[in-house]
Amino acid sequence: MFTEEGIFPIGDGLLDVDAERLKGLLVSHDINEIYEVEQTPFARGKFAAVRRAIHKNSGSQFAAKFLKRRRRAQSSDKEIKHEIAVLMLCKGEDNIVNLNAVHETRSDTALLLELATGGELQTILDNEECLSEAQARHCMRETLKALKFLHDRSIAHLDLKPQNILLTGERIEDGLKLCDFGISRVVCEGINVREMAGTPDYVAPEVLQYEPLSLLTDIWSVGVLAYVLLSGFSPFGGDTKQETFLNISQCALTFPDNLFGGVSQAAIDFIRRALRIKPNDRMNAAGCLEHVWLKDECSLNRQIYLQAQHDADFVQDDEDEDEDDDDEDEEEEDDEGVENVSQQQQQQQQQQNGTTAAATAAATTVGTATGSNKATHNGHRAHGSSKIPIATSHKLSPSTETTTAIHTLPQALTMSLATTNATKPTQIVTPTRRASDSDKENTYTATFVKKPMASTATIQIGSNGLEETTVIATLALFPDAPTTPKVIRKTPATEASSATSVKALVKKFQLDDSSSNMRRSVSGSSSSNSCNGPVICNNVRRASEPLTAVHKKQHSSSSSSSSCSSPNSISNSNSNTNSSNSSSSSSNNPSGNSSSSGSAGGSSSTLLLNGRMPTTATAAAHHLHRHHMHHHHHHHHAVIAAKNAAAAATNNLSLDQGIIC
Ligand SMILES: Nc1ncnc2c1ncn2[C@@H]1O[C@H](COP(=O)(O)OP(=O)(O)OP(=O)(O)O)[C@@H](O)[C@H]1O
Repeated sequence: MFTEEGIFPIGDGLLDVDAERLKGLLVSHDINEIYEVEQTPFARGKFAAVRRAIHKNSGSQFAAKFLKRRRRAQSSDKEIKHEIAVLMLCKGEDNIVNLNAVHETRSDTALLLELATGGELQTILDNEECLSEAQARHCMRETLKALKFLHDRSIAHLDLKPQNILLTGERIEDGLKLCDFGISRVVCEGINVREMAGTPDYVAPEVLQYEPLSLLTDIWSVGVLAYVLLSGFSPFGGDTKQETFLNISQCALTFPDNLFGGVSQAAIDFIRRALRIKPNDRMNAAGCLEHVWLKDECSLNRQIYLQAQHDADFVQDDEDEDEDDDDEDEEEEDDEGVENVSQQQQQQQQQQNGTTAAATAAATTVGTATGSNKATHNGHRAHGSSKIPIATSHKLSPSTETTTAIHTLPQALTMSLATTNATKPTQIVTPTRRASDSDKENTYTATFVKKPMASTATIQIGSNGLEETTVIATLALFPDAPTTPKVIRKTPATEASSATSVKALVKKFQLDDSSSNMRRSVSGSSSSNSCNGPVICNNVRRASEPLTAVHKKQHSSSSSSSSCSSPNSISNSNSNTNSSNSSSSSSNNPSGNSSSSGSAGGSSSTLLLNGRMPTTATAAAHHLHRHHMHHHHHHHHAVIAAKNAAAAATNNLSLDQGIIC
């Protein structure tokens, strides 16, 4: 609990500051006498216009957050004082914006805040779609440090999202600051806070159920944030707000392979432990910082370092082999050796719960190549010319070997692409079907996500099928490339950009499937988790905006069904912060560069699954998950290899370079 003199709770989770205490901050002069205030706000929130203010004497820059003193015909002084009080309590905390002064006019209160020149973290997501794992960890750590500071003072932020996490410089690594304490609340024993506030994608189930809020309400948003940073996708984002709320209240959480391939198990575990329906089942802020994903820097980086080194050797080995084609028998032994080392490293890496940061991009090269290789039993070999992704070595003998071939090919392709054109995160391949024993020609489709575009590679394995392998790799731009989905977009999503949630992806996938019966050639396990039909009940009602939610039967043992309850009332004016205009803030980078908050290109991603088509979106999502689990091991190597090549190339390691041990 806070112990600051002159700052005290006044009920409803609000704080007040006494006049004496406020004196130190409140400046009686007209703001324009002291600062050159830019006319045009560089950012806006629901209640705020934020302008750059340059101190006339010192030249120092600030963010002047102008808050209307009347909102909806009522005084908002209480709320403004609360925000000031929270900022005062946070003075000196590295990861929270500092409040320097307060100016009042008849209509506004201006908070002179430390200017975070890099703008919102959301802008990075808009531009990059998702972060490398190292960057995501960095962001989560910084955010959690701020959150822990707040929580140690019994304050819940209640609006944690990338728009409220600001960059102090151009790069994430320069530092992050948490802002916007407008709807924060003091939550401690004896103070029962129920609010319908927050931002749809990030709100916790208890907010939707109008149950008491706690510090752990923020931890739910922490889980969503981690998911979004790592994947670029909102874990619960639906096509409508109701669908989003339904997904949240059911904790319909999946980690599709095409979004989380190569993301460490530690990260996924972290997200799972944050996204628990019951608040008490979640980690607290200190627990989050202690979680292996965020804590175990040293061993994780060691693994990343080793893997990157290994990949460099691996590529070198391939080059050597190309020069040394006669010596195939020896090579096979080498292959085994490399493979064993690789497997050991993978296992080690899995044990350490760490993989590297996000991987690099696919090339858009169109090319044809021929390779002649001999197999090893696992067949992880990558052969490539300098430009064209070429095949792998494998023996296409019946059944067991074909599985290897499926997973070897993408690796080869990915490796090749990653090393030739390593620029941006990439998504790893999924084969369109497995080869049956009788197949002589097997066609695989690989989807590489190059942001903002994607490439599709079609690979054919030659008709002789066994010793000799001919590969035709065609990479073409994928017209409806995935884009950052509706993760609190600042503009309403269009039909074309609606593939924002797993469900939306699955819809797309089902479309793809219907157009290609090739993908049905191998039967996967049927979905015992599939959902039954929807049941309609009132889930959340708001004074101004009644909602009807669709509840589906709970399908996950780990996520207990939330009850359908109607909240009684809305407590105060803040209830409207959860309005349909969930992301009303539009911001520019205060450093002067305009930010791009629109999504690039079209949307939707091709999800290619083997096996039976799920009948509902949620079943499909689960199917996706199982698919991921089934292929995890095989993909893992390819993912790690590509990602490490990428990590090295894009300097993702630079974040932690100092602590590799
Ligand atoms: N100190 C700062 N430095 C740079 N930019 C800032 C700063 N404070 C706020 N901003 C920008 O202004 C936007 C709106 O500010 P803030 O979130 O505090 O307002 P709000 O009206 O409370 O927002 P919301 O709509 O999220 O409730 C932020 O998302 C951010 O882009």
